[in-house]
Amino acid sequence: MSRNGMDSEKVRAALRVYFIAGSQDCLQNPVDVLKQALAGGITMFQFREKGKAARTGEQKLELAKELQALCQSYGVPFIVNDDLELALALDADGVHVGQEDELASVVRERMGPDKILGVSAHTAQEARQAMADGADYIGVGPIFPTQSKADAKEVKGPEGIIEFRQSGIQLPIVGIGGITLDNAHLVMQAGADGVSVISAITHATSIEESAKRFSHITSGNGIL
Ligand SMILES: C=C1C=NC(C(F)(F)F)=NC1=N
Ligand SMILES: [Mg+2]
Repeated sequence: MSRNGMDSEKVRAALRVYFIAGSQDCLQNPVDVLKQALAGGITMFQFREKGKAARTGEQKLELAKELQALCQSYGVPFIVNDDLELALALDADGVHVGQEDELASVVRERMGPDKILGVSAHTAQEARQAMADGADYIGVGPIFPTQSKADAKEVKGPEGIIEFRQSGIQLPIVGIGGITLDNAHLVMQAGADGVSVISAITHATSIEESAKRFSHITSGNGIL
């Protein structure tokens, strides 16, 4: 069932190197981090401001606007995590919600058909529900142990993605959780359309170089 609205091939291409970050993940100014990641070739960005040091209110809005402007200058989609009101206020390119966040069907209704809606899914059933709710992609993980999400669920391994594909889930899938330059190829070989990365980029010696290498790893045409 293909959804009218965002073309699924465009979504698959955008998922390839899906950088996720908030100020809590950055060792330097988040604006400089995103500049380097964009220069390195990330294909989509999710603004995920979370945790005790997260910015709120006006500060969060101002940072989001700066990061959104950077993405627009590169033609890279700017996605907001969880915060639907912020996404609507910014006219962001989309929203990502988990199972405990705003209902995906409500987010789709509020955003309209042409924005990108991502949903976290841990089972094939949740994936099918997300598709029915109008999701453009699902996030599956944690694929490997992660430091970036305090309440992560049990580690799935790349097999988690193989299982979704074997269950007949054809929706664009991005793997998330503990993905590094050393294991990203396993996620792609398991049938994901891309990898979501936080600390492997934000904590890299060279942010630009790390993004560039993820781009190279994920652009393979599947032939080793
Ligand atoms: C909890 C999350 C799970 N998956 C994703 C994404 F990679 F975008 F699909 N983003 C999140 N914030
Ligand atoms: Mg969430």
